[in-house]
Amino acid sequence: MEGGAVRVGPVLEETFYILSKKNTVYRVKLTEKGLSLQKESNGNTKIETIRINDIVGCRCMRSKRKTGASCVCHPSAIRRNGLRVVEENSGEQDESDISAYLYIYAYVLKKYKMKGQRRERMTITLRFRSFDKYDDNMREAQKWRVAVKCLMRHRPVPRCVLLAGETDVLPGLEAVRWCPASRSSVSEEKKLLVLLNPKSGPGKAREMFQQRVVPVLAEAELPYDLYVTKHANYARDFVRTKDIYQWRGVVVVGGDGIVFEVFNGMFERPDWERAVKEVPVGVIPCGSGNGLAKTIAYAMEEPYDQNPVLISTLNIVKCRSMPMDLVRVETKTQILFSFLSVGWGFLSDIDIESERLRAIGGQRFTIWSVARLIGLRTYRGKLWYLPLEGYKSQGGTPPAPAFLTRSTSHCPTLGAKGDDGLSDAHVHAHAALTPVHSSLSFHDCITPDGDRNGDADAVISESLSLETALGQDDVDAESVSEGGGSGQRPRLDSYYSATSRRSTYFSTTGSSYQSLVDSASAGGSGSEIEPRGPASSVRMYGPPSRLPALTQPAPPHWKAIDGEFVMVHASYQTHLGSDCLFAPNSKLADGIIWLLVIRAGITRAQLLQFLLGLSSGSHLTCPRAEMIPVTAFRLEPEAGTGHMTVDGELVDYGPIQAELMPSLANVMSR
Ligand SMILES: Nc1ncnc2c1ncn2[C@@H]1O[C@H](COP(=O)(O)OP(=O)(O)OP(=O)(O)O)[C@@H](O)[C@H]1O
Repeated sequence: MEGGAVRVGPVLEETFYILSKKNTVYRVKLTEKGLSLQKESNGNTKIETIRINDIVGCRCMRSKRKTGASCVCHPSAIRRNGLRVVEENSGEQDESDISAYLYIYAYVLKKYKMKGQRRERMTITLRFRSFDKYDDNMREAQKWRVAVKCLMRHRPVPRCVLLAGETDVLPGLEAVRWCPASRSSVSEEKKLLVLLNPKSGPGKAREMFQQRVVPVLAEAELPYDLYVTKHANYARDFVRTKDIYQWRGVVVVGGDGIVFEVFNGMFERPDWERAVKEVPVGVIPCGSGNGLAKTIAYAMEEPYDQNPVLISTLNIVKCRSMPMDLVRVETKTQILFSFLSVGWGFLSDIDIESERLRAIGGQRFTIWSVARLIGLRTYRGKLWYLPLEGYKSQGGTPPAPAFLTRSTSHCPTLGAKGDDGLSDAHVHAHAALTPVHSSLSFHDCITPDGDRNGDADAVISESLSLETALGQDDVDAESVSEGGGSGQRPRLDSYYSATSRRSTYFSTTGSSYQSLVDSASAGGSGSEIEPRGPASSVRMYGPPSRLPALTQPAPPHWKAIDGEFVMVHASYQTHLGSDCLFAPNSKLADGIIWLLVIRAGITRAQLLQFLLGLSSGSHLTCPRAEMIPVTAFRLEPEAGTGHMTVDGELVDYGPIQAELMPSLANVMSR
């Protein structure tokens, strides 16, 4: 590719020193795998690599001018003020400091004996001051920044980054010029569309987004347009009516109900084929179920339960997507596109009837499970299904769940849905949003680092600061020469300043980054979306069905079960909720509907065993629960009342049929 260069060895490398530790040298290499930090101290060598996939972004900054307030006589206050940084042209820069700072933000996987794995934020700060002119130092910083950004996106690093003195624009990436003349970051990429349901789950989606998601989007320099939904079907009609191609993807902040609206809004567009192909859907779990968010994290083998919002945010900032099956569902009155489940009986009853307890959050499912267990119901009807070719029923015992040991879910409760991921949310006063909202400044949204349990023996704990020496004022010449600096070169070697926890002073709280959104560019303010009236009928497009109409008999080669059921529940995702590993063998695009059938005759004790096993997937060992992989099915309840759900949403009680549409949608992933 023009301007590109495929590298086998390091893209960039540099030797650094630690000011506070005279005999410590860092050899830093940027490779296609990541940022390798080799620490050499008193004859010992340790290497730690921050994987390129764990890096979410990097930005160039400049020292902030000290204010009168910085003259506080307390030494730590002086140090803290001394480390503040701002955007280079913010007007607040300290012209007397010729250093350029590169901040690299990563979320690395840490293992703890007791707590298991979790992702933790790490900041690496490179301070470039080898040259005696600010522009030259900034050019060096920008060179590293461009290289990191290219590697993050799996794009070739432009040759100009490797050859000093040239200037260029990244091919196909953000137009990030690192030449002195034009070094400001200009993103020419599309923004994200964020649709946030303030009423989802316990109603904390706004705060959650503001506190947990916006900071990571800012680190990734991902601008967004935020729309807060005003009523049911707002998200659906928004996606149906707007020019959605102006956005790089739709991020849903809410529960599975809003995800359902977004997918169905896409299929209500005449250009649905382009929409589902070009606009991936991401989800930040703020609802009461959050089945899709958990399924995606599970597929990525990410430690979701420790921090559902962070893990899901990291799935959207990489701007990658993967295919996902959808299911076309037909009832007597409507056609729907489902991403999660179709249910009849026990689980659907719990889902719908527990709505009245919504105020208590995920616990509603537990309480209603007990109620339904006591007042156990059965339903008469007929089930037809088209078994997956090659699958042989194992006499009621399904294939052993392949991923049971990977589940980190805890489900002390009975519910099919549980964790809302909001338990440790803090409410910020500034979180109130207007319906059409812009990305906030970086300065506004970063929260201070929490206490982190870094490994004291690691090359880096949670943050690291780098500087390049000037060879004048505060440079420790001895440390430079001890560490291998030649002293004969046109510029001095770089060195790290600290690896201690104190370097969190370099964290982003003092930074300022503007990423403003022009709300007018969103193709309208979004406020003109009116609630759908009861008589409203919108045409559904999407791929046509290959099944006979519901009024026609089911195909003769389909299998049939005529009888009395406790439940029939189909899913195409591993998780129906964050604590419900319903179909452990499922994959996002495996072409399979996992149909779970429990017929009448199951005892309450067996059903209890089934419910208790849902969090780990061991419910499939329940002798009365039969999991059948199929590609299509039809249900026909006998007259009476009951609940039928599609993705947790109530649909007309009556005949329903579903067929798998392989890899029809795209979801955002790491
Ligand atoms: N502003 C709003 N006021 C009231 N209802 C809304 C609003 N915006 C969206 N809705 C409706 O709320 C329903 C539920 O939303 P959502 O899925 O986000 O949360 P949830 O039901 O708590 O989570 P889950 O679906 O995972 O159980 C959606 O189906 C949507 O139609």
